[in-house]
This record gives sequence, structure tokens and C-alpha cells, in this order.
Amino acid sequence: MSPSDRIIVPLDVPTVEGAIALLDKLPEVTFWKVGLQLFIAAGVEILDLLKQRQKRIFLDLKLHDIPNTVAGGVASATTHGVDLLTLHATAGRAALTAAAQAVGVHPQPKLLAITLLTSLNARELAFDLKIPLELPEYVLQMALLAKESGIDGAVCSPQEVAQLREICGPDFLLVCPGVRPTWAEAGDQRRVMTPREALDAGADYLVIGRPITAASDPVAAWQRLVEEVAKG
Ligand SMILES: O=c1ccn([C@@H]2O[C@H](COP(=O)(O)O)[C@@H](O)[C@H]2O)c(=O)[nH]1
Repeated sequence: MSPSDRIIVPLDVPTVEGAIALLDKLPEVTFWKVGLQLFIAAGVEILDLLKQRQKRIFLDLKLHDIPNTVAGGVASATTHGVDLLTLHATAGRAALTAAAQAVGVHPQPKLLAITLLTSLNARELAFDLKIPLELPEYVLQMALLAKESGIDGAVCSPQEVAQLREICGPDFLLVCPGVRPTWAEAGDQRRVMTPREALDAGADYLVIGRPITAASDPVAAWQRLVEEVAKG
């Protein structure tokens, strides 16, 4: 896999037309993420469009519901060519297990558990969410719960990826948002590292959105990122 294939770009836009404009502008991007904004607006039409263009699809719906409902959502995703699909680890062991069983014999999607959103920091974990664990330990426990339940990997910040790689092993997929080159704003991301640092720590894929899509020149931003990750 070339370094650029490890970068997943979110289609965080409100319309199919906006998504097509980004796809046309960045033809070298092979892996795109569809999140709540675009999926609620466009539905499976956007998945079909990405498949027609032979793109890989990360469907980031962050399922969080009772086991039967989560399993139904996963089963639907198996019929739409989705490569990666997210659900929250905090849905619990029964929901995670039901999700893994719903994929069944299908080769895809690979399931990723959200451990702790990259927009949250240690203070919010302790004081707002009332979680009495240190942040790295909480993320690790969520990843282990997912792994024990048959989930393929986790979404974590680059700051936790080295520990998760060491403890969860080489085959557990680790996908990192919260990635910021030195020349981009962090925005609402709280636990960030640079693309090169995230890959060196053991991430399989990086999700990088606004540093590219909100740049004044998205093509130049993409090329600069690819050069940076290729330097490792
Ligand atoms: O913990 C998480 C889980 C998902 N995301 C998603 O990743 C992208 C990040 O976009 P940027 O513009 O690079 O911040 C976005 O679609 C989030 O919904 C995340 O950031 N953190």
C-alpha cells in the first residue's frame, strides 16, 4: 500500500454535489469517509457513487444502540460495499458481539469501535463524563472490550496508538482522526499529533479532513501531506 492510501479524507459536506466537487478535485484520494452530515442528506446514493468510482468507503455512522438495532445497521452495510464501519465501544459487549456476528461470513465491512472521541480531553473525561480512569487507560479498556467482542479494530487518537498497537497486536486495525500537520489548525480536535508521528506510532490509517478540504488550495494541501507521510 502506498503512503497516500493510508490517508482517509472525510466528505464532510452537506450535498452530493459538494461531494462530487471534492472527488473531482482530489482524484488521487483512494479512501473516502462518509459521515452523518452527508449520509443523512444523501443516503446510500453516495455509497453507490463512490463504488462506481472504485473508491474505498469508510462509513462513519458511529452506531450506538441496543444489540438488535446495531446488528441490523451492520447487516445493511454488508450490502453496500462499505469497507469500514464505526460503532461506539460504549454500546457494550452484547452490541459489539451482535455487530460482529451480523457481518458473519461477509468479507466487509471491517468494524471499528470508537474508543473516545478525539474532540475530548482528560478533563472532560473526568469532570463531564465522570469516568474515574486515566484517559489512556480508558481508551485501552474500550479497545480491549471491542477486541474481545470480535470487532476488527478501533478508532483512537494518535496519542494512544502506540499503547494500543503494543497491547492489541499487529492485526487489530487502528484508525486515527485527530491528525494535524504542523501547518494546520487543530480546530475542535483535542488529542492531536502530526501525520508522520501517527504512522510511526503504529496507525494503519489516518483520517484527515479540514487541513485538506478547508485549505485555500486543497490539491496543494493533499500533495504536501502525501510528501510528509512518504518521508518516513
Ligand atoms: O473520534 C473521532 C471519530 C471520528 N472523527 C471524524 O473524523 C473526521 C476528522 O475531520 P477533521 O476535519 O480532520 O477534524 C471527522 O469527520 C470526524 O467526524 C473524529 O474526528 N474523531
